[in-house]
Amino acid sequence: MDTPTDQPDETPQPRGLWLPLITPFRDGELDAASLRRLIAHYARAPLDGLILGATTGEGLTLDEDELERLVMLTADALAASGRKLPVYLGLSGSDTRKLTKALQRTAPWPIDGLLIACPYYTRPSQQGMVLHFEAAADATARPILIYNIPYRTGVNLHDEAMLRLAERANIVGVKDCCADPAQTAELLRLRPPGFAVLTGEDALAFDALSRGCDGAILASAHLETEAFAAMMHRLQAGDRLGGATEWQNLADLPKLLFAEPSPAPIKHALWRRGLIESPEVRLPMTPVSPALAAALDARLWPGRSAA
Ligand SMILES: O=C(O)C1=N[C@H](C(=O)O)C[C@H](O)C1
Repeated sequence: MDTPTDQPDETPQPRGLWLPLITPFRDGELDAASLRRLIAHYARAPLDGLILGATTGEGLTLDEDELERLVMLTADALAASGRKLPVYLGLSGSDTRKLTKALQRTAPWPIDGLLIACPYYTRPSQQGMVLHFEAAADATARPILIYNIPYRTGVNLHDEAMLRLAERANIVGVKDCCADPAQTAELLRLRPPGFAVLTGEDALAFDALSRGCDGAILASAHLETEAFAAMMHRLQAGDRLGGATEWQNLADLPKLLFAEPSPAPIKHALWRRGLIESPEVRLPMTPVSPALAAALDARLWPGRSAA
């Protein structure tokens, strides 16, 4: 393999509140105007990073040209905003060879790191997954966040394998959606210094941050971003009661936003807020039901009757 040209000056450690940005579509195409509006909006928000093309970004429906365009448009819009925000790209696959080639193609792209899910559907062994992530780590010099989400991939990367991978210099952390608090607690106890554990479980964000996770990657933070950041900052400052108070006003939001397959509910809310031109999602995702649309509108504008 050629020496990667994407060597970062320093490896930024992912910490804090990160937004897995939706990808706006209009009439089936990537909607550049809405993307620029979203970036300008979130560049003013108390976020610590952005993730493109992840689950919420419908990354599996984007072809390579679209992924590159998404990255370029985001970099331009961020530069125009004057905000320096790290940007990671979601790039996953169940064929290690294809994934490593895809990673090599991203070398010239303006991204700061990659979010890579466990290989899905084929249910490989722990050893197979270690080899998969090691091959990915060899294919890019950029930081990699492992995305462990058994309920989507069908396979759980256990702590032992995770800790082996944490020895690699550019495997910098995990987006933890393992849904097992004991597994997360053990990982937090045993992880080496500098290996970040960020929760990706919106409904459990308060508990995970209370237990010492370094941050959160939350699709729900498309809405009430300030309140999600305030909750996290209070908890990280040791103010559990203050964090709990913030959480009480937020806890219903993940329930609504994940009541039907994500990201349709988030896109509906952003569309109703005027941030994107269209709530459309790509098949096999489908738009929100009229009942959920009404419930979301009621949450966004309490006391107002449906338009
Ligand atoms: O976009 C993501 O990546 C996220 N994934 C989680 C999921 O797959 O359900 C949820 C998280 O809020 C964002």
